[in-house]
Amino acid sequence: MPNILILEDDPDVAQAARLALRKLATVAVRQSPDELMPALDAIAPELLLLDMNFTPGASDGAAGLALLHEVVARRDAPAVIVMTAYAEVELAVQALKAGAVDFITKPWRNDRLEACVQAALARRAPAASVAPAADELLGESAAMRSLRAQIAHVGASEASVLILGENGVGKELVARALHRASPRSAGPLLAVDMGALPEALVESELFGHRRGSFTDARESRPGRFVAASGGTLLLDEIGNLPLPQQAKLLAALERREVTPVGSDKPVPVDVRVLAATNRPEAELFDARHFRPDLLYRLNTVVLRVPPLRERGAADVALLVRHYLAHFARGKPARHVDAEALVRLAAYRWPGNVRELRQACERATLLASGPVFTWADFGLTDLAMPAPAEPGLDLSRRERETVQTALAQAEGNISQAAKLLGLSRAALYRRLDKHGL
Ligand SMILES: Nc1ncnc2c1ncn2[C@@H]1O[C@H](COP(=O)(O)OP(=O)(O)OP(=O)(O)O)[C@@H](O)[C@H]1O
Repeated sequence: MPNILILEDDPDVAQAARLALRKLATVAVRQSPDELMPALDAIAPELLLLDMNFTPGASDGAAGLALLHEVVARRDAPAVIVMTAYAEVELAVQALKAGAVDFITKPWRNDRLEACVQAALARRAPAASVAPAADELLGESAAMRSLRAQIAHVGASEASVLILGENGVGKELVARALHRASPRSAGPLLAVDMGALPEALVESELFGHRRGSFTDARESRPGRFVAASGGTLLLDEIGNLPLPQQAKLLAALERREVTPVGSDKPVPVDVRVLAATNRPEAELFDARHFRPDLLYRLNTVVLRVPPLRERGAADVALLVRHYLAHFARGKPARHVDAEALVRLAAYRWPGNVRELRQACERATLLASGPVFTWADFGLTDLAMPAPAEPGLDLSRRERETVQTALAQAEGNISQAAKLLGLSRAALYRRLDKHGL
């Protein structure tokens, strides 16, 4: 289970967050800013939920911003989601510019908090990866060179870009590279994961809402379009956007303005929109699921990120060396034996670079020998199951495949679903069916 640290001086709020998140992660709580750095050292959390105000009555977020700067400057900084009781666009934008991956306003809805945390954990985009080296799209295969050339070419324009590719191929890295190459690079890059958002919240999430516009809307809240103003908005998993919300998104893109839920006053927005999806292209062109007029708005340029198995053995070896060195954290990285390199190159990588990264992390943590062997990476080739045993039926194989994916994803449903190429709902149905 991942570790989450909550820094929040109000014990009731901290407890509410802890209870909401404990099924997703091991959650630790600290109340005073002085306890933050020692806790980061001791716990090394993947994610920090950071309150922005610690002095009674203060609402400018200065204390939180100062802490945020300190946290993101650390080696191996956790991803940071900032929490504020005041729905201030300016503060959220400042925090995002300073390296926070997301923001949430108090009081929150638990499903929204969970979605926000899950998306941050799934992306595991540590704030430290804002540093150019960690954000680099590695790979020397012809496909990766060509992708980098296309990014340099279209990055500088205002064109909408649709980024296609399987799970974990690096679509978000491509979006970051496009943002960095653009005249908007000094503005925020904000990613919204449509796959992790409950349908009922999509609109308020994207366009914001006015106080009192629905039962839980106790404060007005800026939407992502407004928060990303002056920068770039990545609509991730765009293929999951329900049809009614597609119409509203289209209107916002056409008019370059958004109307917060519960308001009749449109707000002008200035964002470059990038969209990404792991759906097969043909599905996006199926008008029963996706509006063609929206598609044409989003796909001025289409970038296809190739699956890792198509990039060749040299790219796999390069990424393995890169991530083993990364996880060795300054110590000399151990070598990988020749057999392991061959098998890593032949492996199908259903979870692509994300899976490779996790395999390298696991090997670094668990292997004790002088060199890494194939077994250390803990990979089971889902595409090449053991020869059929007598009586082995499809249902049993499906159950085993689901179990393997769950083990690889360390129980994380979203990740296991991604490894299997299923939606979370489809995976839950299979868990139910097999009593897992
Ligand atoms: N070419 C690459 N070089 C180095 N690291 C990479 C590369 N591609 C992907 N990664 C790493 O792999 C992980 C997954 O990448 P990313 O989140 O960009 O994939 P994605 O395609 O957006 O995934 P999803 O479809 O699940 O949202 C990240 O840790 C990222 O840094």
